[in-house]
Order: sequence, then C-alpha cells, then structure tokens
Amino acid sequence: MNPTHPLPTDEKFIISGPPEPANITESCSSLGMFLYKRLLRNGDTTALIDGVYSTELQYLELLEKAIRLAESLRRHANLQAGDVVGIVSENRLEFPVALYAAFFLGAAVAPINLTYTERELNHALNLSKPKVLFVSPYSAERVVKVAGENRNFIERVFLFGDENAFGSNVTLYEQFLATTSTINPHTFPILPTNVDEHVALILCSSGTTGLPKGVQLTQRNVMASVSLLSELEASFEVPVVVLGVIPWFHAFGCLTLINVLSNKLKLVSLPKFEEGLFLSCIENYRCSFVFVVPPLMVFLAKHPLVDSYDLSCVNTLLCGAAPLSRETEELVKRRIGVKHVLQGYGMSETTLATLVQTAECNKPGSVGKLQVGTRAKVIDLETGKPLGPNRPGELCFQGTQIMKGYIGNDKATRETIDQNGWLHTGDIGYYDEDYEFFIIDRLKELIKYKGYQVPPAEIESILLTNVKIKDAGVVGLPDELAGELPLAFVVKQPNVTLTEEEVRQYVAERTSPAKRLHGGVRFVEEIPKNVSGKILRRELRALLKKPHAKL
Ligand SMILES: Nc1ncnc2c1ncn2[C@@H]1O[C@H](COP(=O)(O)OP(=O)(O)OP(=O)(O)O)[C@@H](O)[C@H]1O
Ligand SMILES: O=C(O)[C@H]1CSC(c2nc3ccc(O)cc3s2)=N1
Ligand SMILES: [Mg+2]
Repeated sequence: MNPTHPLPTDEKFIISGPPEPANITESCSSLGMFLYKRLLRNGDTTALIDGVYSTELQYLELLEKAIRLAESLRRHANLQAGDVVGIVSENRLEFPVALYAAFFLGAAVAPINLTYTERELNHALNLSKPKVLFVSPYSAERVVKVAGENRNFIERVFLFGDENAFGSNVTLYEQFLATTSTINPHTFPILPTNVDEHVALILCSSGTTGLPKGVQLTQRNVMASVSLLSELEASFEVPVVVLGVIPWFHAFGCLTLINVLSNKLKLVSLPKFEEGLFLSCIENYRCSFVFVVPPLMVFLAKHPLVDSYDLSCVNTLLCGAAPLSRETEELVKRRIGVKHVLQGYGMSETTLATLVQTAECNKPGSVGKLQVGTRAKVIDLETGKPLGPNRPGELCFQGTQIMKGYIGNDKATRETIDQNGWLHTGDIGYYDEDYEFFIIDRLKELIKYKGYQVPPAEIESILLTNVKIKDAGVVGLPDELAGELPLAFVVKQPNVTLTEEEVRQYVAERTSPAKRLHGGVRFVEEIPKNVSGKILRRELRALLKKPHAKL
C-alpha cells in the first residue's frame, strides 16, 4: 500500500504495509480473553503433539489445564495481574499451559533460555524479576540454586516432571495443578487490562552483540503478531501440521507458538534440534510447515543424513532470525523439493517478523514485504534521511508490533526508539522497486576494508556454496593500513582435503577485490552460534587475538 500521489520527500520514502484489520483485538478486553476465545473456538482438535513421546494435548484440554493452573496460582501463590511468571524450559507440553495460565491472570511471562549458565540466569532473572518460576528437570539444579540467591523476588519454584529432588524449595507442577481439580473455564474471571501498556512478554534478545536485553512486548504487540499465520490455514490446500523446533524461550519460537495456537493449527514440538529426531519427526508426523533458522537450512542443504528420510510432506519452510543466502535456499528447494521457502525478518523488539515473504511474493534472497500494520524507512547512514528504492541504509520500523521498551533500561530504549516512534534496527538493507526488502547485514558487523564496508554474511553465503565447506564465519582482522581484513573461519566437510589457498581462490573468483579474504583463512571444528541461529562473530574476533587457537 504505497502512495501514488507525490508526497513531501520524507513521507515519499516511508513504506506502509497493508492496513491493520479494523479490530485486531476482536474487541477483547485483554490478551487473556483474546487467547481464551481462540482456544475455545478451536474445540477438541489436537493442538500440540510432543514429537518425542507422541503425547497429545487437545485445545480444550490446554484451556482447562491453563485455567486450573491460573486458579491455583491465584489462590496458592498470590499471583496477580502485573506480576511476572518465569519459564525456564525446553519445548514441552507443560510450557504453553504455564504461558496461558499467566496470560489468563494478566501476568507477564519471561521465558528464559534453559541452557544459560548460572551467571546468565542471574542476569536474565534480575531483568524480569519473576515472582514464580516454572522449570524443567534439565536446568532445575542451576535454576533452584540461582532462585535461592534471589528470594527477594522469587517466591515459588514449580518443577515439570514427576520427581522432586529439591525438597520444600520446589513444588511439583503436577501436584500444584491438582490443587484445583475441576473448574468451569467459563466462570474464571479474566480481567480487562490496558492492552497498549500491559506487558505480556519479557523476552531476552539473543545476546549476539552484547548482554541480552529484556524486551517488553505489550498485549497489543502479541495480538497484532497473530495475523502472521492467520491466512496460512486458509491459503494452503495441505493440512497444516507445523513443526516447532525453534525454542519457545526465544521471540521467534514463542510468538510462532502463540500464532499457531491462535489459528487452530497443529504443532509438533521438539525439545531441541537433533539431526535424526528432526528428520524422523517430519517424516512420522507428516509435518507440512517447518519454522527454521539458517543453520537448519544449511543442514537440509548439505547433510548426507537428509537423504535417508521422506520429506515429501514438507510444503513450506519459514526461515528467519539470521541471514539466509539465496544459494542455500535454492539448494534446499532442489534437494527436498519443498514448494516454498518463505523468509522473514524480525527482532525480539518487533515481536514477530516485520518483513515476510508469502506464497505470492518470494524473490530469491529477499525477506519479503512489510507486515500488516507496519511502516518502514531505510535511512542514509550519514544523513539519517529516508532513501528511495535500491539504496542500502539502516532499516527503521513503526507499528503495532514495536516493543514497549527495554525493562529497566530507559537509556537503551531511547537510543533504539526515537522521539517519533521509529525503531532503529542497526540492520542494513534496502527495498527494490516492488517494495521487497533485502537484508545486507548488521551495521555493527560490517568489515571496514580500505573504506569499503564488507558484509560478512555475503562472503559466508559464497563459502557455503563450496561442497567441501560445511560451515563458515567471516570477521575483520584488525590491520593498520586497511583498517580490517576479511578473514574466514572455515569448517571442512568430513574427509575432504581443502587448503587455505583453495578457499581464498574460491572467494576471489566470485567477488570484487574488497570482499576477498585478505586476512586469510582459519580451519576450525565449528562456528559458534546462539540458539536462534546467529553467528557469534564476537567469539570469532576473540579467537583472532589467540592465533591458531582452535574453537
Ligand atoms: N531474515 C533475516 N535475515 C538477516 N538477519 C536477520 C533476519 N531475521 C533476523 N535477523 C537478525 O536478527 C536480529 C534480531 O535478533 P534477536 O532479537 O534475537 O537478537 P540479536 O539482535 O541477535 O541479539 P542482541 O540484540 O541481544 O545483540 C536482527 O536485528 C537481525 O540482525
Ligand atoms: O531474530 C529474531 O529475534 C526473531 C524475532 S521474530 C523473527 C522472525 N519471525 C518470523 C516469522 C515468520 C518468518 O517466516 C520468519 C521470521 S523471522 N526473528
Ligand atoms: Mg538485537
């Protein structure tokens, strides 16, 4: 939806997505009521299947358990609207029960990465300060210890599973749920809230460029994001079975979980990515839609194990959270015959994606067009002025998915969202004449070589097209003369011979001089990434200071 009549310069280069449907909150007085109505409407069809144990949860079961848990939390843990509920767990069926119980009480939920160390847990918990915590056995020991050191705000810890080795410090979730044996879901009081101000989620950003920030998403942010998949069910002929392997403690995973459950789709959950489990789950449950991050796309493009499974059921791969090259996309399409690879671009700060491809709009290498209810501008890195088509600059967004702010960090919030409500992403990209967007890389990650700004993601995508290369990460090697020299960390495929000169030559044949590996090549065992699929280039840069250190 872009203006045809001439507008003043600044307005001319503001791009708008489709207008938001008139009533995204469906005139619900709160997110809890919005979600309650959708669970009720979805009836006794299957909502979730645990991909490991095949246990199922129907929509009405999820509703009944969440209401019972909400009543137990209200009555026995004094949980009230505005309190915070922490969840430190892998993807498992109890997770959405705890998530929805909190929403029905008007509490905010802080999902936290269960692989966090004690130090990282302490940082995350002191951002959101949850009153109660739900934790799975995997990280219970660490969490119970850190919770004990923060009793000034953590009052209860509930443990998923059926064994409690922590004594009175912990209550088994199943026992606590049983304290409310039956309840009529229709009588539970889901109170009205100010959906524009009331915080629904406190999400940790991935920590790619520094310590994770506590991103506050309002109830309206979450309701606005539900539109992402709403047309999915209608516009695809195949029955929609979604595979949920993206962690639910991350923005991408958590909001797609809520999206799926709000659109009567069936979700098969996996607690983590394991090569055989991932492939067998797709084959056994005939998953037709799979949310992935680029490392999973590289796995699907290159790993020999993929040939041992029947993946013909996969209709669409929805990829996001980090750069995906068109070469990798094409390799996957050719190899497993998937009909659509739909990229999306988002940030924890923008709830779910602000840019998404659709079945109709999916140019190779693009991340698609503006989401409903979102405006964008690409601004010149020097002047800050909005740029026209095919002019790279910093992406900025406005709209109903833009976060409320960083918890406890007004300064960082003001540095990210300007006084006109524009969120400055720190990402460099451009839009073409059809208003389709392309991401180049992060401003902070560009390599400055003799005045050129070299995007590492571009060199990485070229390296990944080499059959002898399993993975790659590119950073700038500090250099007095040039500033920085592009240097590649390379993981070889098993049992191949590959020399540094071969790698340099391979890149040199495919790039302009500035983008060549002037800093050389380092062979390593793996490229450090976080759970949302982003290369931890700061860890690679740290390696440069320890020459010839192995990862
Ligand atoms: N489709 C995509 N292509 C390229 N980059 C993407 C895409 N989707 C997301 N990203 C990257 O992910 C970032 C958002 O990630 P997230 O909010 O999880 O935390 P982070 O920015 O990686 O970590 P932190 O903010 O803590 O440093 C975006 O700013 C962008 O750099
Ligand atoms: O990188 C991130 O933090 C997350 C925040 S949400 C997000 C994406 N959301 C979608 C949704 C659909 C899709 O096809 C891709 C993405 S990337 N990226
Ligand atoms: Mg970020």
